[in-house]
Amino acid sequence: NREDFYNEGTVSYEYAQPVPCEEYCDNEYKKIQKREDKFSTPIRSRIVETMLKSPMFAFNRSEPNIFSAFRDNYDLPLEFKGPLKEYDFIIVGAGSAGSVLASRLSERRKASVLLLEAGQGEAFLTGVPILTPLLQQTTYMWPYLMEHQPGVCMGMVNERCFWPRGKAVGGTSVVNLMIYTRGNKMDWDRIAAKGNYGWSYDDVIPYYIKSERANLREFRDSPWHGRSGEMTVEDIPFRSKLSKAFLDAAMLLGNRRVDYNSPDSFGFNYIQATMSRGIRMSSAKAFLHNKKKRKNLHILTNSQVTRVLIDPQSKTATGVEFIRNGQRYKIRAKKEVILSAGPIESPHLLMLSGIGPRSHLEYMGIPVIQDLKVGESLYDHITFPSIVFTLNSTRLTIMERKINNIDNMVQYNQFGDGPFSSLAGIETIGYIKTNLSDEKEDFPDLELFEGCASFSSDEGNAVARGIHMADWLYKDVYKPIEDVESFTVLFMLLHPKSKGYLRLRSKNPFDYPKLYGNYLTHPKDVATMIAGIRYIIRMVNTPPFQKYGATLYTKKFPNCKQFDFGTDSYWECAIRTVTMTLHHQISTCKMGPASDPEAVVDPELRVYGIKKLRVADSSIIPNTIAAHTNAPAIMIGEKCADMIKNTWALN
Ligand SMILES: Cc1cc2nc3c(=O)[nH]c(=O)nc-3n(C[C@H](O)[C@H](O)[C@H](O)COP(=O)(O)OP(=O)(O)OC[C@H]3O[C@@H](n4cnc5c(N)ncnc54)[C@H](O)[C@@H]3O)c2cc1C
Repeated sequence: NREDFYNEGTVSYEYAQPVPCEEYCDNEYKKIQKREDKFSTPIRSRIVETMLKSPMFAFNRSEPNIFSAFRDNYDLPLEFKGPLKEYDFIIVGAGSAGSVLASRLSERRKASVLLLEAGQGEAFLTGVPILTPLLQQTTYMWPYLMEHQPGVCMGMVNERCFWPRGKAVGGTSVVNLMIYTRGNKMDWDRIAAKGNYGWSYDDVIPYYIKSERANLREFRDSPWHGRSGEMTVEDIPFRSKLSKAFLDAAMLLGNRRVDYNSPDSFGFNYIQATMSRGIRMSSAKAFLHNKKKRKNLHILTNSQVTRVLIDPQSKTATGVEFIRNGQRYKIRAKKEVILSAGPIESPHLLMLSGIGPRSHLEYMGIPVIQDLKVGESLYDHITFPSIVFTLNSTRLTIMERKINNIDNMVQYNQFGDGPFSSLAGIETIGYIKTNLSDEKEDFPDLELFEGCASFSSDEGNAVARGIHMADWLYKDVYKPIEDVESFTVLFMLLHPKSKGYLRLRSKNPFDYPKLYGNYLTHPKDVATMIAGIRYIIRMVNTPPFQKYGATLYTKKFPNCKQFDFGTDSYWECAIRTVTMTLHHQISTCKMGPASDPEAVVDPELRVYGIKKLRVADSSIIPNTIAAHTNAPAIMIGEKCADMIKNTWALN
């Protein structure tokens, strides 16, 4: 009962009351909702239309937004009428990292935890892998745009790259592509060698294994995978013939087949995915669903934190301020505040709270509590998703109009497999080192991944719209092949030399920060990407692909017509036209030793100069890693939970 919480916890049992709110409340909240509604466009998808006809949805017709049907509920435990005035720990953001952190800290009943999340629970359709690209058009996203940068993202709407982030309980793990990668052994060893004690590969691998429940056909007995954690990692149930062709072609070019989530990761294989029997496994499903009833874990959705409360004299974090349903609350943290709001919002909140570069905060009119290089460093992984090949065989790709049928829907509903379980076509992955790399060891500079689909496969409705591709480009280049089976091989530039940054737009917490990607400002990044394109073309020219008649699609981009197709100048122009983020922004609250002038948090994730405040999410990753960043964020949440438990003797 209620008293358990009081007796076993260390905080006083009193309800929080809203405090007067002169600014940034109702009006601002409405403004932001309007802005998000503008970005969430009406969904155009044959598959969604078919699903709507299923009896399951007939029960839920009252819900106008199909992506909200059967939404998860995060009410407080029955005994509680509202949030309390004080908790031991307040975690901001229930994302990949925040969910696991909240779950682990609340394992100890003597610790009370408040988890604040700006978004809402996920819904039935967010779990269906094939629909993932459509999520970028829903309110499950913070619809951030990169600031305009001349010479990149030229083929996007208003020449601006779209940088969506997940806004849901589960955070970006609710909207991501579910690829599970941990990073190269050398990535983590190098991070540790820079003075980040406790972050070497040997240090982090137990945390990856702890949360993992692997069910991978090829690696059943591998010591590098966990079997008893909460996060299911599985093979994608659906595999097209092109996935095998990709692996065969890679072997022909001298690559090895490996478990890229083991220390021997330099090679190729099928994708390991954070899913369970064909359904998305978000951080929320893995770590929070069956913890909802814990009396000492309170999860508040629709609650946007506007700043951390910090006593300027003692430089101690004392709580947070947040807005929920147009009302402002201030809640105290007796032990710690932990920011897990992701790589854009964690630095944003630090700066709004007076922690950031002095001159910038002063310019914004924010009293400075701690001068730190918040947001000064921002790395991202980019790709060029437009190396398209057409086929003279059929039924090799997931063309929407062909796979959209009742058989596939029944197959998915009953068994969780078939094309609807595909990660929007992405199936296989591999790591290579181009001849531009200065590395002596097997340290990759590109990740390649094959997708049995291209922009044309869904007639531009999901992927192209999702990334904000401009109509003039889609209509000219991709529309003409909507009737043809086509696929793409992509690459990820693993270690870009170009580095961006992040600034406040204003001191209004509802104004999105200014995001500067600084993409392709270093010539080596362009050269490595062109080397990647040439490698992919070589791969597809091998017999495993040629037996299906795979042919490079050579329609020129209209803005690159002055260059001969296939020359370096043409590819550079093309890369600068469809410059696409893979959404791995990191390093904005960089971790580093005290000697690192750019460091915002120490290796125990404590904000320098401020007591009782940590950051635990992907923003602390100090430099680029050869990984998609969901698994690393979960690992960071796991590791931070242990650090906090040690600090407060909660073990
Ligand atoms: C479209 C897309 C595809 C991706 N695909 C992959 C993939 O296939 N594999 C992979 O490994 N990675 C992928 N990523 C990246 C990966 O999912 C993220 O890097 C990872 O989830 C980040 O975790 P995090 O804990 O740092 O932040 P998040 O998971 O983003 O969590 C932050 C949470 O904080 C909340 N929040 C923010 N501000 C506030 C506030 N002021 N008050 C309250 N709550 C707040 C947010 O709503 C969010 O729920 C993808 C990302 C995107 C956008």
